[in-house]
Amino acid sequence: MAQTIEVTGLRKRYGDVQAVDGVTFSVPEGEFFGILGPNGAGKTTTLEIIEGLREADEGGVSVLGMAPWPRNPRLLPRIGVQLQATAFFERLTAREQLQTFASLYGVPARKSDAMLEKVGLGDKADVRVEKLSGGQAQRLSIACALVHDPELVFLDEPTAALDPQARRNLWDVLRDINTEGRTIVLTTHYMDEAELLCDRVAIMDAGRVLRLGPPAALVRGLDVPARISVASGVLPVGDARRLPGADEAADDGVSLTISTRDPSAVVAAMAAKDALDGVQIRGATLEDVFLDLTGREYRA
Ligand SMILES: Nc1ncnc2c1ncn2[C@@H]1O[C@H](COP(=O)(O)OP(=O)(O)OP(=O)(O)O)[C@@H](O)[C@H]1O
Repeated sequence: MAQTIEVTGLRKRYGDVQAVDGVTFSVPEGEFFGILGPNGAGKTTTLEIIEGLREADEGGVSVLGMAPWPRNPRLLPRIGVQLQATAFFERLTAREQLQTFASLYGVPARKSDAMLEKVGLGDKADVRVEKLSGGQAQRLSIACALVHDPELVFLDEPTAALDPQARRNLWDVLRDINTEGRTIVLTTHYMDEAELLCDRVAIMDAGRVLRLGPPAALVRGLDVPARISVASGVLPVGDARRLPGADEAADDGVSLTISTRDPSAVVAAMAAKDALDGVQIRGATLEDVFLDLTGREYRA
């Protein structure tokens, strides 16, 4: 499969800080690729090197078959970049802002309106950028990154600081962009976002990629018990502990929670006792993967 991005042995140091410490991965065409990690993991630095905004100390980068550094003008029309901190031209409306970006790429103005609709800002076209909410501003900055129809899109923490509803809306937009066949590289410190959106995720910490793969495969590779919870008092805790397959059980007065590595055996036994009132089953998540890899709780 054609590789849109190839990164090998990337290193970058700022003074005493080894921000990126030997990163290697590739991203095939059309993939939704995530770089996930806590603050300071090296995500933005890695992304900026791939985008051609920073020079690596060591390592190779190929983007659409070309070297992004020194700044490569042939790449610019083919990539869209949304940076973490968005700066807009002052006192322009959303439409004017986007048309200004479009004109830089020689894109006809009418395409801007279609793009505003696509990111759900059609009714905000005449609103000045400083009057947009955080979520609307994020969507406008994504529209600016997309208006010239790039085949490869970089998004640096696009949903940071958004409320849950705004994040969900933006996820829909990002899924659509990817479904159109564009390759997306996204950084995030939200585990749920990576799990929901990305075909594959590189988990980064302290400048290194700790694990890389489809979120579900990373989670399945863990030996972490599932947690089954039902309404409190449905079953005495002692009985719950003795269910076939149960490792541990506790009742906090709201829920009875049973840990197990054999959830189907436990659920079958509970069903036989008619004790499935309000049942919820939670498996491992990417947070458990991070904990397993680093021995620390994940703190975004
Ligand atoms: N321009 C810079 N000068 C000096 N140190 C920097 C610079 N940019 C980043 N760093 C340091 O390099 C490390 C990696 O930073 P980077 O921004 O790449 O991480 P990140 O994973 O994107 O974090 P965040 O989620 O907070 O954006 C951090 O320790 C940071 O303090």
